[in-house]
This record gives sequence, structure tokens and C-alpha cells, in this order.
Amino acid sequence: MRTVHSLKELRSILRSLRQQGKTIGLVPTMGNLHEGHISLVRKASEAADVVVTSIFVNPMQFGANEDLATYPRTLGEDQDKLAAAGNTLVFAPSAEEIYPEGLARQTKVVVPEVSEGHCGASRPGHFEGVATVVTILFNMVQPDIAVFGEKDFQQLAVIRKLTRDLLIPTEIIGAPTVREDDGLAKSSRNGYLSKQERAVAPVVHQTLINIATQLEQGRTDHHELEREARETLARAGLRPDYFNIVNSHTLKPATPADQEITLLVAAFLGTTRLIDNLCITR
Ligand SMILES: Nc1ncnc2c1ncn2[C@@H]1O[C@H](COP(=O)(O)OP(=O)(O)OP(=O)(O)O)[C@@H](O)[C@H]1O
Ligand SMILES: CC(C)(CO)[C@@H](O)C(=O)[O-]
Ligand code: BAL
Repeated sequence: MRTVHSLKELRSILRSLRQQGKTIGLVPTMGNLHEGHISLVRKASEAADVVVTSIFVNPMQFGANEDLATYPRTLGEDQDKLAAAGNTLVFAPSAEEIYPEGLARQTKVVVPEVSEGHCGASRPGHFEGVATVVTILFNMVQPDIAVFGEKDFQQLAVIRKLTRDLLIPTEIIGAPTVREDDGLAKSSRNGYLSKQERAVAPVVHQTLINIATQLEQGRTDHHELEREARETLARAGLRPDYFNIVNSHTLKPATPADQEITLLVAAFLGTTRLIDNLCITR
């Protein structure tokens, strides 16, 4: 497995792979890889001949008071995990490679509607940063397919929409959330949790299951259910950011007539922001 840092090296390797008739799969990440990321690499390798995993902690998607400086950077360990998973190429560009003219002069990709609300409301500019860097990565790699995790449900919706709207010829594949044994969604940011916080963290997934069960049993008082969920999280010592019951396709508040429903949650545990979701059909 090779690691390249520049667009020039990347393009030269990809050109020769394409000449051999190989299809290309892309797995965009911010590194500090865990089994969630590795499941995306495996899924990509089922759908494409070669898999490029990008590792780039994208400054454009971090807010001023967020964890850009402390976000874990573990390239050596990430390379070992990717090699073991059958990844072909690691693309680990510098910020200058992605944004040669700097962020202030960068053209932005803005995806309306699905970017609004939920994480978009709590993290202003976040999805512009995600949509812009993903578009740049797509243009750099020109992949046939790209795999993203359903853990970042709103992000996946944003990427599906920008790919459709900009006629990007890449198939977007979603991959299910990989969890710890106690239900906590695997996430690089789980590493920030203290031992005590880690013991409490599964309440996020438990609350999703509890509210989903009540929806499946026929409750349609969504606002009341959302309030109950936020109270449960607060009682456990978390600071809920949002708990929203939405239509799985529009990400707008679900109506009692909606059959495909997604529960979206974000909550702070200490200074760590956890997100999760659960989709149901009723
Ligand atoms: N538990 C998981 N299961 C499946 N996919 C995941 C999981 N965690 C992350 N991913 C996916 O991996 C890709 C890269 O995500 P990222 O590098 O931000 O990892 P992360 O662990 O979610 O980090 P963070 O803690 O910053 O949210 C995204 O498509 C994301 O949805
Ligand atoms: C898709 C992504 C790699 C873009 O920086 C990031 O948002 C992530 O890791 O989910
Ligand atoms: N996993 C989404 C990347 C972020 O939180 O910035």
C-alpha cells in the first residue's frame, strides 16, 4: 500500500490504474481510524477494484471554538490498519494541496435545505466546509464510487444532494453505523471521553431505541417524545444539543403520515459532542 501527499503523485498513480481498466473507490476520512472507517474501506473494495482512502483534517469544516487543533492525527497507525484491510492507496494531502489559495479565497459549495437544521444549525458553516472539501476530493480522485457512514446521517444527505445537483459521476454508497458492544457509535471523538463519561455515553443509543420503540407502537406526539428524549439525556448528565424526529428523505420534521422516519441526536458529554441516529419504517 502506498501513501501519497500530492495531487501530482495521486493523479499519476490513478492514471496508470485506470489504463489497466481498474475502477476507483474513495473513502474520505479525517483519520484516527477505527472499525467504522475500516468497514467503509471493505465496502468500497466490494464495489471497486482499488480503494483510495483520504486522510485530511479539514480546517474549513471546524468552527472557531471547535477541536481542529486537538483532533487526533495518527497517520502511522492509520496506515497499518488500512494495509491490513486491503486498502490500495492513502492520500494524505496538506492544507496547501487542498486549498492552494487559502481558505479566505476559496470557492464554496453550499447545499441548501438538507444542510439546514440539526448539525447545520449548531455548527454554522460546517456543511459548507464538508461539501467543499468532498467536491475537491471528488475532483482530485474522480472516483467511480465513494463510501460514507450513516453515522453522519445529515452529512450523507448533503453529499448525495451535491453529487446529484452538480452531476458528479460518482455513485454514493452509505454504510451502516459500526457500534461498540454497548451500542455507542464508534467515533474518533470517543477518545476524548473520560472513564466516567465513557460509562454514561451508551445512553445516547439507548434513548434512540427507546423513542423508536414508542414511535413503532404508534405514538405520533413527536414534540413530546423529543422533549422526553432530551430530558433522559440531561438526567444522565449530558447536555442535549438536539433530538429531532424527521422525515428520512427531507430531514424536515416528521409528520404522523411519514413512514420512513429518522431520529437524529447530538449531545455534549463534558466537552465532547456525540452524534447518532436511528432510522425506522412504520
Ligand atoms: N461508527 C461508524 N460507523 C460507520 N461509519 C463511520 C463511523 N464513524 C465514522 N464513520 C464514517 O467515516 C467517515 C469519516 O468520518 P470521520 O473521519 O469524521 O470519523 P468519525 O469517527 O466520525 O470522527 P468524528 O469523531 O470526528 O465524527 C465518514 O463517512 C463517517 O460517517
Ligand atoms: C467527509 C469528511 C472526510 C470531509 O472532511 C468528514 O466530514 C468526515 O470525516 O466525516
Ligand atoms: N464526522 C464528521 C466530521 C466532523 O465532525 O467535523
